[in-house]
Order: sequence, then C-alpha cells, then structure tokens
Amino acid sequence: SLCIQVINPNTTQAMTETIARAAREAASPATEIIAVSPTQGVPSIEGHADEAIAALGVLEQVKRGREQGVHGHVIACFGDPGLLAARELASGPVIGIAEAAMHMATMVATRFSVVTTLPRTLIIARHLLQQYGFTHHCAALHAIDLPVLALEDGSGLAQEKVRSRCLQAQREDGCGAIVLGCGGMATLARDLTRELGMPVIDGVGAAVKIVESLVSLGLGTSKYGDLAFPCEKKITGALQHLN
Ligand SMILES: O=C(O)C[C@H]1NC(=O)NC1=O
Repeated sequence: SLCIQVINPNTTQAMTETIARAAREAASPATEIIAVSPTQGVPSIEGHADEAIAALGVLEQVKRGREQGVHGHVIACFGDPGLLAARELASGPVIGIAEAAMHMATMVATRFSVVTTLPRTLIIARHLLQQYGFTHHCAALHAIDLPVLALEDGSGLAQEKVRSRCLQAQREDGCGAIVLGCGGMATLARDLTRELGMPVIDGVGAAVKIVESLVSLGLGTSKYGDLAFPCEKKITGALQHLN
C-alpha cells in the first residue's frame, strides 16, 4: 500500500494535526499518511523570510521521508516553499498544496479566486500563479487579514472570516471555484463547498490525490535533467544533517 509524507512546513503541531485530518479524509483507505513538521523553524509562514527558513525544514523532512521509503511527499503550505529543491532530493512525486488546488480549480471552473490569511502573502500567491501559468485563470486574490495561527486559536473567528470572504468572492468575483490559501484552512473545504454550492478547494486533499494518481501511474519526480539529485558536495556546520 501507498505511504505519503505530508509536511507542514511550519512548526505548529496543532496545524500539523489539522492538515493530517484533511489528508487522511482525502486519502484512499489503502494509503498511509505520515504527517510531519520540521524539527526547527518558524511557527507560521507569513512572508518571504519565513519561507526561506521553512524551505530548509522541508528539505530535512523530504530527506527523512525518502530514507523511510515513502512513495511521495506533500508540501502543505500555500507558498509551496522549497518545492523544486524538494523535487531534486526526492525520488517520488512532491506536490505543493497551492499548485494542487490551482490545477484542480482550473479543471472544474474557468476562473477561481483565492482566500488566504495576511495581505502581505498575496504576492507569494501571485508569484505562484505566474510560475504555474494560471494568472489568467485567477479572478481575484483575497486575504482575511488575520495571522496564520488565528486558525488554531480555537475562537472560530478566522474560520468565520474565511467563510464570509468566500461568500463575498462568490458574489463579486465572477469565479466558479475558490481555492483555500492556507494549510490550516484544509478542513473547511467540504462544508463551504456545500454551503456555497460551488467547489471550494483544499490543497491538502488535492495534493494527496495527485500524489496517489502519479504513483499509481508509475510516475515519480523526473531524475532526467534539472530535477536530478543535487551535485555531490559536503554540507558543513549546522546544516550538515542535510548531507
Ligand atoms: O501563507 C499563508 O497564509 C498560509 C501558509 N503559512 C503557513 O504557515 N501555512 C500556510 O499554508
């Protein structure tokens, strides 16, 4: 049976558990989900510097997962931090939740909107739209203007803000689908899809299904060309665990 490593790139255990729930709900019965987060790093990822730090944790976990023999990896942060670097280290597929959700949104709607957390991270989503070729599929990008960890404070305020932002996007954007722009929003997708009567897509579940599909088709990360394993060299100092 399949084993998929789902990496929460931030170090907040409660969010790792939220992400794990969404991953296990989407996974097929025969698929084992191993949910992990970096041993060191940032408690939430809310900008470019946080992403740079988190990327090193992603590499550490992808290396560990490969050594444990997992069949594929999910990067469960909406910035897809370290995605191509992780693909160089990996044998199996490595799928980011932003690319997974965006790809699926383009298959069920002509245009989609994104709802994420802090306004300052919207540029990261814009960069991903450009990188993946989806700029013209995205009707609008929204932020609930709350920090990522508000999703784990138990008040329900962030969840209510996500819901009202999705309703506003549905009314105003001319979009046919909505992409949830944070790993911590993953468990909200099913209820919002039902309430709005339109696809509200969680990238964690989307990425798990894409990894399952790729592996079942015998497809792993291409090791031919620029995603081949990194050139041999000695990594020194505090990062030597990455050797
Ligand atoms: O950029 C964001 O708002 C979401 C992103 N940050 C994080 O710690 N996990 C995430 O999915």
